[in-house]
Amino acid sequence: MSDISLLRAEFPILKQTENGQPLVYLDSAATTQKPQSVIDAITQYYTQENANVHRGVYGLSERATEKYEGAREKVRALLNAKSTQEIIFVRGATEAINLVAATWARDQLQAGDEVLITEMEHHSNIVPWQLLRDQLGIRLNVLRINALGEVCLNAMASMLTPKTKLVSITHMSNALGTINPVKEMIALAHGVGAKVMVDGAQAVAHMKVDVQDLNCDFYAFSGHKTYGPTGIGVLYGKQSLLEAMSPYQAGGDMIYSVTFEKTQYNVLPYKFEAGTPNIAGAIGLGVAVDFLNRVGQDAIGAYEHELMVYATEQLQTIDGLRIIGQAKNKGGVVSFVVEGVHPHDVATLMDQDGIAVRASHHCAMPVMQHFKVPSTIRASLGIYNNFEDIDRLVASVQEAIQMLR
Ligand SMILES: Cc1ncc(COP(=O)(O)O)c(CN[C@@H](CS)C(=O)O)c1O
Repeated sequence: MSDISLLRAEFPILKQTENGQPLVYLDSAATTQKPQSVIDAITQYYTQENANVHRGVYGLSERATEKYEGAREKVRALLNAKSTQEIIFVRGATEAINLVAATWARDQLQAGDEVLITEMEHHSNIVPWQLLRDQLGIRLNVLRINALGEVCLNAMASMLTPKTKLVSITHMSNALGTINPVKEMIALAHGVGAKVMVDGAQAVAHMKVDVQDLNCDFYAFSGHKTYGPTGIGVLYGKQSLLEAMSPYQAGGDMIYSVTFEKTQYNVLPYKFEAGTPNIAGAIGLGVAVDFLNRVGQDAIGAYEHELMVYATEQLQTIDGLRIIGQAKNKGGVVSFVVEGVHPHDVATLMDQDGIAVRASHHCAMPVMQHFKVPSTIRASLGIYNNFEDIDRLVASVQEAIQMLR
């Protein structure tokens, strides 16, 4: 692992204080902080390279297009996709999932067909399928989690039927930290002929993702959770599926020719990228991919795992504190509740100590219902966190509890 103190120095925001205390940022699952290289790339685009892409026959536009498409190639390589035609730029994981629901699912599903999700899904991988259930009459089946926050492959196998047409699963839970055995889950789903969408929002910044090795049909992630800017994300899709899918949005750039009688759509990936894209965001994401490649996704995940284990051990010494989510295979997320005090009150007091954690249902309300809690306090890790951050977290939790009890 690269020298963490040198890596921290790449993140300007970490130099500031919060309520007079050095900031301890422990909400990377919500959004990661940005390295100076990403910030500089966006500034450089707007100060030296700004022009619309794919349209201009002048140097500025050609350079902007080269940067934009260069970012797409970086994402292709990061995911080990076969072709850049399989890499669609969207706003984030939410839009990626909605794009599949609005195109592939609407094209392919009919009343009585089944979609399988898990109980640990983020709302962005629950509500799109509920909308289709209510509109198309499909069945939405839910693979339950156990007391540790894990799914069971045997239970999944028993829920798959010839009517299961889509399995949509998170690679890593944002609320629990559970890392799912997605490769095995994909193989099970393919065994009954179902396609698989993987929500990788919480995975790409923490582990190497190889979409060909996983053999997933779709894979989604958000740039802002991978040290990139907000407003840019990626949908990977197998080219054969994308070719057959109806367009998602209509307008400029997604067309080849338009008459009032008929429109011929553009080739991939542009068929799914209507209108002026988030050019600066894509360029920023490309530089974030450079950062991930320099540090190493698996190295980041291994380091965060060490911090997570240390944080769990330290937090568990606190009377009345219960860790929510104790999967054997777990990423850098520690969710917990404390008997007799509300998560929001604890997190609010922790902010006074300069500690930034999330207290919420984390857009995973079914997970909260499963564990019978209204919300949790969640500390989620990034490459810039260190053991001192964890010590300050634990001390602040202890102090907050004493004040509240
Ligand atoms: C597993 C998972 N799937 C989808 C999303 C949505 O990502 P967007 O970039 O907002 O589109 C998220 C975002 N989870 C944030 C906001 S609720 C969190 O604090 O955990 C996620 O964690």
